[in-house]
Amino acid sequence: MAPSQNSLPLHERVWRRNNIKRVMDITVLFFLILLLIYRIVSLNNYGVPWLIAFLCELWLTFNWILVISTKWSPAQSKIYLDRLLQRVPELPPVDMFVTTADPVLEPPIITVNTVLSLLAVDYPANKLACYVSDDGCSPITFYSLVEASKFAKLWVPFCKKYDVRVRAPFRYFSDDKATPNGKNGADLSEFQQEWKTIKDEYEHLCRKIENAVKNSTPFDGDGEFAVFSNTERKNHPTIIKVIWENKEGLSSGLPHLIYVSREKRPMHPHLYKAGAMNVLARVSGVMSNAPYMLNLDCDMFVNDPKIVLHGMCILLDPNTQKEVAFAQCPQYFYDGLKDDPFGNQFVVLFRFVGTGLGGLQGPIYLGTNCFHRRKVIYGLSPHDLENTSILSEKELVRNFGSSREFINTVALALEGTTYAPPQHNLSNSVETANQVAGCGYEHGTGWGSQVGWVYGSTTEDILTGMKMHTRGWKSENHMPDPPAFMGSAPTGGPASMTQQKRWATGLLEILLSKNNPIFGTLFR
Ligand SMILES: O=c1ccn([C@@H]2O[C@H](COP(=O)(O)OP(=O)(O)O[C@H]3O[C@H](CO)[C@@H](O)[C@H](O)[C@H]3O)[C@@H](O)[C@H]2O)c(=O)[nH]1
Ligand SMILES: [Mn+2]
Repeated sequence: MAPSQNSLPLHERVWRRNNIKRVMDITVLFFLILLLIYRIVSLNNYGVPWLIAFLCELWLTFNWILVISTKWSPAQSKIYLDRLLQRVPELPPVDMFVTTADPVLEPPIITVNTVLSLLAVDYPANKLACYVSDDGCSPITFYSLVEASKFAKLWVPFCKKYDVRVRAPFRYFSDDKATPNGKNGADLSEFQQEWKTIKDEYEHLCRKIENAVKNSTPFDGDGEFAVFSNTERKNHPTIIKVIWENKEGLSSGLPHLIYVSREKRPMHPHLYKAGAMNVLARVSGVMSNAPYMLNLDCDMFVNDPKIVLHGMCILLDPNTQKEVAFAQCPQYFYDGLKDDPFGNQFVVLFRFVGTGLGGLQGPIYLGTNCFHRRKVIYGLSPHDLENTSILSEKELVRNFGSSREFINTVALALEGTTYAPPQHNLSNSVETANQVAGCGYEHGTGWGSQVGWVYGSTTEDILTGMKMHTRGWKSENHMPDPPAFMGSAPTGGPASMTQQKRWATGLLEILLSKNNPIFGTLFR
């Protein structure tokens, strides 16, 4: 009997044929082993340098065995978008997070493009909220977002009308051809006229932001920007601003846009990106409490406007809802150097090791381009789904902190019965949001250990994903073509060495900690 339409999966893991690669990899292993045997047999003739060479090659061989076992059965997910649209009449809310930390190293126009590409995704706008965390506490970033939200009122309808694929305007307009994306019967001259208007508007936006950057302090004590006066980057109260609220709840409108700069004080460790993500989780919890989250670094943008629907195919699939914690898309980079001399594109890491892990428990969490379930971020394991006993009030407070309003939203998220708090005005929750974004809020709670992004490594993403895997969750590797997200990578040698050093340090911190994956596997 043919399976009924409703039991067909929304996504599947598809294994890649890999026989030739396997033969090649095993051949290399065979030669490595021969080399080791040769070294041992003739060790007596050569002495210490020979021994050192032997030890190095032994390490290489060990590494090679790890690499081939990782890449043995590569897989990626295949999604069925039409089934999702047919079967899920009411799409769930999704909270989208962008992190930025430094308006000089990460120019506001780049963050603005990331945000614009998110505001314009093909998904009901009343189900989306975009939160920007600014660890730089920069009035220029805030100003840029305010201006961007005005531009978005033109940009988003334009993208949707003409089915624009790349919805980050700097990339879209870098191709100077005003050609519509073959959308049925679009009137060419009307399109060209609109294209020209929007391009002019975008250039106007860029100029405004450039001017703001040049006159670095134009905002002191002035209206909306008054809160930024007398602030220092690492010493300031929480600043949360609802830049745009989709008050009418229009599915064709613009998603909510919220600026968040968490409190920082000199004596309080701010815990870098993991700290910022945990604040975003709480602030979004009290404001929109969507059961799903998408997070992007400010240097990545959406390259496929259907990607949120893709993410939902994976996370809403009834067959794997109790297994899959997150859906990770690889990082691809634009404007790379020819032939990638410094390896900045990370082809091996994202495309080979990533797909290899995709055939095992699932890819690691890469810190960006990833869809999460809120309840998993809140520490739930697959086993807890069976176990219906709800955490007591006391346990909730111990893990999640003392804000009653926030705890209520946590209880809803953990139950998974209600998607979001009842329709309310976002501005009403700003006060509570301020409270949960305070730098003392996490003191004595489970944040950073039992719940949220995990502290203790500069590669907080790997650690957080690994903790989910240790709890028994799987993850899915999603690699649509064209790529779902694109970003910028360091282009030079020194910059990429700094990045590699940071990653190596982070991984070593994990290896030497109690969160080490070997312990995780043995004593889970
Ligand atoms: O105190 C901080 C430091 C960084 N960030 C943000 O974190 C993101 C990543 O930082 P970046 O300096 O760009 O690091 P990369 O090495 O490029 O990032 C890779 O490595 C990180 C650590 O493993 C992951 O978090 C990232 O997602 C991954 O893209 C950026 O959006 C930053 O704005 C903060 O919000 N607060
Ligand atoms: Mn980066």
